[in-house]
Amino acid sequence: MGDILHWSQTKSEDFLGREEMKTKNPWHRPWIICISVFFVAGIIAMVVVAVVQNKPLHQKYKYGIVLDAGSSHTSLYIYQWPAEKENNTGMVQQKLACNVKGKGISSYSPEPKKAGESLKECMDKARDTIPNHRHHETPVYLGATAGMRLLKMENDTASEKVLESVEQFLQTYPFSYQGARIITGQEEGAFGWITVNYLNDYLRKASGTLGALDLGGASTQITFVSGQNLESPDNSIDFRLYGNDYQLYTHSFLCYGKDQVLKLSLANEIQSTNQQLTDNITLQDPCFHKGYKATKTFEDVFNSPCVRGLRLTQNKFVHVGLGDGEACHAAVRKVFNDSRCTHSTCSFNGVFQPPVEGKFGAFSAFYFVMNFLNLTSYPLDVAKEQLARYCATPWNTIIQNHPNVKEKYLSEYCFSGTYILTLLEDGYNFTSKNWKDIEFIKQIGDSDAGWTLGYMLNLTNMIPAEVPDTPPLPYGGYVTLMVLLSLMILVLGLLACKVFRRPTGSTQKEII
Ligand SMILES: O=c1[nH]cnc2c1ncn2[C@@H]1O[C@H](COP(=O)(O)OP(=O)(O)O)[C@@H](O)[C@H]1O
Ligand SMILES: [Ca+2]
Repeated sequence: MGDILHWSQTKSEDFLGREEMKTKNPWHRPWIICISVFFVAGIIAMVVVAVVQNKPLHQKYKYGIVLDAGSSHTSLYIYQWPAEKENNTGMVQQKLACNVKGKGISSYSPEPKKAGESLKECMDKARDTIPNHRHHETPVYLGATAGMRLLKMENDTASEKVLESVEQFLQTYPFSYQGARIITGQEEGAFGWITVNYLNDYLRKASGTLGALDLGGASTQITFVSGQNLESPDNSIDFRLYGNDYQLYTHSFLCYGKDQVLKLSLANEIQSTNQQLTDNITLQDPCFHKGYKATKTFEDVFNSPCVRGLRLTQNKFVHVGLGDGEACHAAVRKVFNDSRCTHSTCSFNGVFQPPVEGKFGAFSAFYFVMNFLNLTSYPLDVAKEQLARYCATPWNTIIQNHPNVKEKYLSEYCFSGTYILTLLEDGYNFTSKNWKDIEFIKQIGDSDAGWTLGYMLNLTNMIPAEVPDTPPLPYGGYVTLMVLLSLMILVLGLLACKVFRRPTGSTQKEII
């Protein structure tokens, strides 16, 4: 019996010991296991949901198309930006640039139908580049510049017909057509300024901005932030972008693009030859290389509203180069009229301009010409010397040295370079001191400098007046914080379990 009793006592002690162990070890309780599993699963789920929900959406882009219908040619640009980051600055990038073959749309005024068709190749490329499911929401804008401004001045109906032609053609594509119009010189200047400052990410930092110098074939624009009183309202534009106010000075000189100035300059020289303007007069031109000789018609020179004077028909003249840089500078200077300035300071032709301020980006033909002449990084005096040497190089040598450059461009670089230096120094009043503030640029990042990006950003409201609300933490920081906090909760939970278990056990014992 005693044994049995002893046995049963031992058994019951053993049983009580195991019961005590069960009480001490919470993992033996199914409900604690359940809670713990749910707790851990909940934390993992929370982290996973946070990561997945906030994961940057790769490859999901939106697109916009802008056609720059310039006086000499049309270019199509496709821009892209991450679909979920429309209002963040610096997000829009150029995806594709396509140069339309042939001349600018204004040259199609005798057969306007062809203006639209000329855009086919680049528009097809745009259709192939942009994913199909984005086509219907991709805006297409066409902006025409000085070539069309001149055509409108000459023949309003002809310019309307050309615009109708491109309008009808663009509407045959599956994109969201937003209009084709002639933009003003002010818009051209201001949107060029927005482009270069957006691409440099200067708009959110109130630290400084980049002035914009744009040289086209038929007009040129200068735009910069000026601290001076802007005496002429036509030259003043106010912007509020990302919470910063900007007062811009801008001016567009119609007829002062490099192709129109060449006509102006030739017309001046022709008229000052004092020869009877009949067939086969010879024009000796210091801005063309020695040995250059070409037969041109007077109409080539006088067929523009920029060139006042004789409207001569098919009569021809022989254009002969002299290759004299200094004489070329003197000839080019004559296209600027400095006599009448009714403001405190002027650039030229009586146009108000405060003194240039800050750094400038010079693009389009400023870049093409200065880059070809290899003059982008020299002081003004050195650039002048080098240009004079280039102008004095015989035409034969020039052709031999550049067999792959279009002869029309090649023959005009001496003139264009001289015009650029004269425009910047004598026109806009840059000096050898602030010459280094001009940077000749083609692109910023992968995007071309020009008015088109600024135009699209403005029309799609992608640059807000006020700073947009952004999450206080960057994505990486947010995820890290979530993980750390979750781990902390997990550890605290486990600790709490342990701490909670011990005192409860001893209290129970004390009560018993
Ligand atoms: O590679 C090049 N070398 C020299 N000039 C160029 C080159 N590419 C374009 N250009 C010139 O740049 C200018 C572009 O002007 P655009 O056609 O934009 O006229 P716009 O802005 O006055 O309407 C034209 O004078 C054109 O000849
Ligand atoms: Ca242009």
